[in-house]
Amino acid sequence: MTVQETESFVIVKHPENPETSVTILKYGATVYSWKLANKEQLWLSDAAKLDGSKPVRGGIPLVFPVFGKHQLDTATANIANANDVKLSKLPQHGLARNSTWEFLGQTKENPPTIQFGLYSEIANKELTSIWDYDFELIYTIELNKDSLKTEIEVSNPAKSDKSFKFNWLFHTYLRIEDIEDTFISNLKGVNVYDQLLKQSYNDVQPVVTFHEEVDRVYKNVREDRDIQVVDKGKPIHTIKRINLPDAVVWNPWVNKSNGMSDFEPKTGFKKMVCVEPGHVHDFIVLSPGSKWKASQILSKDELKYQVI
Ligand SMILES: O=P(O)(O)OC[C@H]1O[C@H](O)[C@H](O)[C@@H](O)[C@@H]1O
Repeated sequence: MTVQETESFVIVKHPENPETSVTILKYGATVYSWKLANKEQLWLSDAAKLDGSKPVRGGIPLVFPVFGKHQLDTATANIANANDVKLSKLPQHGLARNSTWEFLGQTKENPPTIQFGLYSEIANKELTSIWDYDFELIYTIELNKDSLKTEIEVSNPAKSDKSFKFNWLFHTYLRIEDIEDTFISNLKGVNVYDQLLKQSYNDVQPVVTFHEEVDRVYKNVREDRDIQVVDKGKPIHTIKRINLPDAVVWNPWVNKSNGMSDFEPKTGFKKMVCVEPGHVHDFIVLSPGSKWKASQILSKDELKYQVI
């Protein structure tokens, strides 16, 4: 059987190679394993909680409606609009990764494709009482022989004049061999916001390398730039983005990993890098009756230097 559903997760196997599979936890609709010919492509912490007690540390957590923690400008906090006040009360990365999604079933035989849905009525009650907008998320996962496509559609079904604004991000944890032998290509010349330095600048480096914690938002990356994770000269992951202008690059390194109780082993930062396609440098505004759609495609392409 291509698709198997249990109480807490769904597993999809490729009909032509059952060792190519994707496994999704209903909590957060979090893809926590993606195997190509039995080789795991994603990083998952040994201490990740898969019981719905907290967001999954690893795989592909979904970030909506806010990336990070939304800060109100203290000077203007008392005149901030309702949208900003509500976003600022949500926990880091919003409510999608801490809600149990509905499995909607298989929508295509080959490539096997399945969908999950999350709506205001079924999302985490504690969080929808804060961010009380009407929303609908339809998440589509397509397992190809040599790639994984994840697509999101966000709708505002409200009848009244209740627009909302949001960020979206696929928080993809990629598995690598050794962070110090790894670089990321095709981000040269992009304007970046460094979350550690709290500064924006133009990244002039030909590739991104890792020798300490890195936490950067690459903004407005041209859609035709394929971001590649390269290990000792070989591309091991290629990330394509559709309608997702930004890409966060994150590795927590030693201190930050030590501070995360669900990050194990503590040396795990050597085996992972997050490349996170999203729309986070500003917000998308969705008026009643409108929709927004975006996707990421993970694959293993040939090495392609588009800019050095
Ligand atoms: O610990 P979490 O809430 O899952 O966030 C993990 C990380 O997510 C993103 O990559 C942010 O850029 C980082 O600043 C953050 O540390």
